[in-house]
Amino acid sequence: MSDAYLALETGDVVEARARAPGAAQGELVFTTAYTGYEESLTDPSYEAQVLTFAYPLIGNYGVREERFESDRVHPHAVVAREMTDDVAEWLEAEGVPGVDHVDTRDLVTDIRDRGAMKVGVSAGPEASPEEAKAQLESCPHMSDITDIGERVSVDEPVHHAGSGPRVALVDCGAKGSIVDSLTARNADVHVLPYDVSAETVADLDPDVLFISNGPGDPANFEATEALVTHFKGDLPIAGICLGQQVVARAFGGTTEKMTFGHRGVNQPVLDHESGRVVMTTQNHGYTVDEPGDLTVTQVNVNDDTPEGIDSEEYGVLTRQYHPEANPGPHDTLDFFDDVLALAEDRAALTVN
Ligand SMILES: NC(=O)CC[C@H](N)C(=O)O
Repeated sequence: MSDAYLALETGDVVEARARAPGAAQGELVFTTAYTGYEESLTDPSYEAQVLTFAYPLIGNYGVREERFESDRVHPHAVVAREMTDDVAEWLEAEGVPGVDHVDTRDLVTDIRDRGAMKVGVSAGPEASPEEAKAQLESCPHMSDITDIGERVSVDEPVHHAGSGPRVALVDCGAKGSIVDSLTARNADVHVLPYDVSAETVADLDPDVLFISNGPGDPANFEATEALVTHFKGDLPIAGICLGQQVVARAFGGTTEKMTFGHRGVNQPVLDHESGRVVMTTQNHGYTVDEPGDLTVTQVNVNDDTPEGIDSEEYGVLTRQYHPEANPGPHDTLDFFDDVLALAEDRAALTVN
């Protein structure tokens, strides 16, 4: 007998096995990453989503805090073909429902055909299809979750002192590896709330304004977009994932929802200038449509969507993928060197 149910927007109710009990709702998405479940589950960009792992066995090398990207699990529920006890116990301790014994091939095919959709989850001894359907019915559309920045950002600034360029890192749900990639290069990093005032940023006199990754629709980060608009032309600007989307919007560009997005660790990206293709880690459901006053320098080989959007004139470097990896390939870590070089140029300008 089943003790877990997933109610889908297709009208189907999928039966499953409860591994961590509870009821939840969210946007149903999948990742094809075959490793890195600890990093993915703690990536704040998965806030308000229900994450399905396409890879059939999740948890086979345990759960270690040193691999976490933040201090909690962000997906509102987790779906797998087979989940180990380590992962199930971790999810239960976090109060996040987890289910397995799902034919994830079918589920992923549904998501690919129909696009990311809402899902209601009911798992545990009290679970019922009715509870799953009620969760589905009250689930908001991702673009209507306007407090998403507040859910994941720091409340107060956090300073990681360093001897290198000063980075104002606007935390829209930043992965820990972005901070680590900057501090490993001696940057002086100020992690700031997503809605920090331009005055607070100006008082820090940063060398670069860096907009992090984050969950949900970039259109719901109006305060962050306004900050970029305020500093464009005066400060170098960098962005990762949601950061690229927010920066493009601030430069007059547009963003749109993708059908099912890119989530995995082997997304091929072509750099127009070098002609090189690199493998990248990705996790996004929105994309830049028009880049405004910026230039698309890199594209996804699979679907031609923008992966790098830059401007020499304005000193802008942004990436739709995750150069910090974790999980995934390290092919694009040099992005952080490029951003800090841009910041150092600014420091030189200030001195003159
Ligand atoms: N990882 C991210 O920053 C994701 C960006 C945005 N929430 C999207 O889904 O497109």
